[in-house]
Amino acid sequence: MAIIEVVDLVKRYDRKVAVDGVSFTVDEGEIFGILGPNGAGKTTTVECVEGLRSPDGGTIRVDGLDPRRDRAELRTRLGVQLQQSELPDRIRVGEALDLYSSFYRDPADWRELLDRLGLGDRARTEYRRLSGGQKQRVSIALALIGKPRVAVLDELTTGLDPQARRDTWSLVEQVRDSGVTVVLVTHFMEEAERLCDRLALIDGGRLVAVDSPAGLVSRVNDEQTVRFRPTGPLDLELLRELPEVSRVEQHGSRVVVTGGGNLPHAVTAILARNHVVAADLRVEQADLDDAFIRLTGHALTE
Ligand SMILES: Nc1ncnc2c1ncn2[C@@H]1O[C@H](COP(=O)(O)OP(=O)(O)OP(=O)(O)O)[C@@H](O)[C@H]1O
Repeated sequence: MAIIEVVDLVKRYDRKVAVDGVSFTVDEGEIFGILGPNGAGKTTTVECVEGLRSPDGGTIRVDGLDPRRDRAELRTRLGVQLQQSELPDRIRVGEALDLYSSFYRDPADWRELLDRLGLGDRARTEYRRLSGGQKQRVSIALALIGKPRVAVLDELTTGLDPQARRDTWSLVEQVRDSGVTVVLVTHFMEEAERLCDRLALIDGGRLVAVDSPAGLVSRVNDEQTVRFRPTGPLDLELLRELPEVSRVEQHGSRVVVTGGGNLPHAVTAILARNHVVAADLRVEQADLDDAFIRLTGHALTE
């Protein structure tokens, strides 16, 4: 069931059209990614969903509410991640959570929340003394303090080192597993591919596609490449005759076979039948990067 519905959203800043007819739905219980390059219109889109900006066109429903008209009620159902700079340096972690709890009728138990996010021993620590990853965890805690049904996390792992980024990803999965729908804004391909159940690709204010990461990849490319080094004589015509194969090339001692269907199986079966052993066998498939390039005509990051 859809918990967020966005239909034909348009948002302009003066003459600049930042969001240009974007439509998508977010299903309850999923991690839904909004992926696109800098300036694509991702933040503007989620700010409209959060009720922070008025759309110039289109309609939005979040858990049945109109984000502008029903702002007060929306606050109890939609948790928004705070930007790091919005907390005073000297506030202690526990004080911040206590303060934010007081904004809600029925807040979560913040001590339990800190424990769950691995910050149980940081309640008395000043915010400025936390590492980047810990600050991000505090921002997730603040997004969850009102026991929302949906949490919006914007550029959550920007500036984190790879380990902290991975830790944050597992936290986001935990949040989803606890029953909260997550909307994740990102310009990291790997993050989108690893975390999101479904993704909206946004480019130049327009929606390019909405699908699962695997679905996006399979849409643009069902071609695979098999590379190997035959350890004995091999007649390349045997490979070219296979219905799965579209191209066979020889690069020095290596053979590169391109095609579709179950290409790896077709190639290894014909080699086995001809008693040729394939050394250094590798199978390569298109990834989300390739999908993004094929769908938009350019790479996600230049
Ligand atoms: N307050 C504003 N006034 C004028 N133009 C704006 C404003 N906010 C955003 N824009 C412009 O609207 C477009 C979309 O910006 P937005 O921040 O939504 O994109 P984004 O995909 O979130 O990018 P980023 O990852 O860089 O935040 C950009 O061209 C941006 O320069």
